[in-house]
Amino acid sequence: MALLDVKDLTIKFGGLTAVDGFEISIESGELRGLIGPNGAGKTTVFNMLTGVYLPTSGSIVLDGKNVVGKQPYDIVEAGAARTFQNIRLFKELTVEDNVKIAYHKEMKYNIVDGIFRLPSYWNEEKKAHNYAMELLDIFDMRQSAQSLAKNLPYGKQRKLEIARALATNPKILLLDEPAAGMNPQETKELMETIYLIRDKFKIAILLIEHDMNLVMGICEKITVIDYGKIIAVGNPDQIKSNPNVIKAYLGE
Ligand SMILES: Nc1ncnc2c1ncn2[C@@H]1O[C@H](COP(=O)(O)OP(=O)(O)OP(=O)(O)O)[C@@H](O)[C@H]1O
Repeated sequence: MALLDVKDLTIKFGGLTAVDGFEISIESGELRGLIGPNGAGKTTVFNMLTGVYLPTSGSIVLDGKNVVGKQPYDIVEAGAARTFQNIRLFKELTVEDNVKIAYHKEMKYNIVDGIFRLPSYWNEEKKAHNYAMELLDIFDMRQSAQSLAKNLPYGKQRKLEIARALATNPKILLLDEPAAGMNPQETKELMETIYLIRDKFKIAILLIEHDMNLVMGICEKITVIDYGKIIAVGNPDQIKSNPNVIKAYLGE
């Protein structure tokens, strides 16, 4: 069974059908792209997959469980983590604390242990610290652990957002335009980071991205939507030469 199996996903906002009959099936370890012109419905798909929007109809099965109607935190619990088009970090907190906050669902102390700083609290805190530092090592950010998130350069803020999503221990990572605003060097590093995540964590990645070099360079399979509907599914070569895709992008 696929890790994520989406069928006939549709959402209407008043008279507008923003996403119409969307489907996707993603296996563990797969690196999948979701592309389409501006306003095609890509972020709306992410918002339905992560419980931000309730679909009008359709099913979303994540790791064998139907998650339609679940709240965003339940969906994180079920194994889907995401990043946003506009970076969302706790800017006044340190890099380490940003990661530790996301790790809290793994922490096993209760409120009394916390208030009285009992040994179980310190054990869990130490575990969270070690885990955060391991993650930051993977992203080559250990040296920035005590910097405030707001003081990081843009490319590193993006990396931190991904590290934070990974701290929730997901089975699938949804990345919404991770290369937006990055310079070519930062984009190149991001590609390496995405490969690294897939190989090290063995999770699936679904990526929305406008940077075609990035999508075509790293995704094995790509789904293309336009006006809320799927117009093509295939490998990068098939997508590049698909007449419907060319037409959608050139706006003919
Ligand atoms: N909450 C909402 N209420 C009404 N319309 C919405 C809502 N959210 C999205 N839409 C509409 O749904 C359509 C798809 O928007 P969406 O943001 O998903 O596109 P996108 O493919 O992610 O675009 P971009 O590449 O520009 O980010 C747009 O017409 C948008 O205006």
